Amino acid sequence: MSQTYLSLTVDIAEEASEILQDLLHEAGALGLEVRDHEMPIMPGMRIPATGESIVVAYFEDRETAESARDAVAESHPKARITLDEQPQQDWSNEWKSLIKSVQVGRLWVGPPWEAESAPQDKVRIVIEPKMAFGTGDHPTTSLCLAAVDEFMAAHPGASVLDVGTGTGVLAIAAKKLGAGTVVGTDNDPVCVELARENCTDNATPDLDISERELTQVAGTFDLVLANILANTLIELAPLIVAKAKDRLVLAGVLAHQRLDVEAAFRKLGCTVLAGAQQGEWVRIDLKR
Ligand SMILES: C[S@@+](CC[C@H](N)C(=O)[O-])C[C@H]1O[C@@H](n2cnc3c(N)ncnc32)[C@H](O)[C@@H]1O
Repeated sequence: MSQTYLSLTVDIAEEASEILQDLLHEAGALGLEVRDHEMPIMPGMRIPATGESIVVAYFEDRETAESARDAVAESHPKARITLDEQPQQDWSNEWKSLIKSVQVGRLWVGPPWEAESAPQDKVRIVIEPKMAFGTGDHPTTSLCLAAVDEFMAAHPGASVLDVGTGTGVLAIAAKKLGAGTVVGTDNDPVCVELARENCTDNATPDLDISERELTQVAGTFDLVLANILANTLIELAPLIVAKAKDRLVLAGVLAHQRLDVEAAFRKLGCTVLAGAQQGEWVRIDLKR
């Protein structure tokens, strides 16, 4: 393991903070710290200027941190960005404290070091935070977990397809809540490898996780989940709908993108159901 870690500190307008956090997650940050005006002022900690937040992202290697810095500079040209190298000694505890377990319906999802304290009456999914998205605590993931919980309660044995599986968290949740066939796909080979590891670690080894494109996935599914970004959902809409028998659950969509995504799926014959929202993130539920 490296003797140092990298911290990327970004001073940014408050309203852009959430989008920046997602960009940093996507760029491979292992943990994030957000300082805004609602948090208590800690001695020695620099506080954000009026109307701004400070987002600190932690990285294990310089190459990933530098490409994240370049991506932030390109998409947020007014942000002030500092990249620092820090000694490693406090690293594990510092970033570990940023990963939170969540409870959604019958599910508990969290990191290994919190598993002991998971409530006994919950279905437990343990995800070691690595380079794939989906530790459970992001609003888009927890919105989908709630939909999986609800759908599986009403449709035991249902088949499930999870497009953009990341850590595999939604696929694992579906299986643990009684799904029949579960297939997960991701176009990132690192995610596929990690999702397979997570399936083994969570005693759901029979999940079919691969890098296959949707055209290569056989059959149709009672529930199709896709927590990807809005533009990708629109692009993949015909392929996603073709795989659905009954229900589709889409996430990764910001409130202002909802109508465009809904329109793309309506055009393909889907009916929009109630859905859900957490902060700026919406979940779109559809019936085929
Ligand atoms: C926001 S993460 C969701 C992870 C997990 N399903 C969750 O809900 O937490 C989106 C995932 O979609 C994958 N992805 C992005 N574009 C994709 C595409 N065109 N086909 C398949 N997977 C894609 C990314 O690699 C990433 O793992």
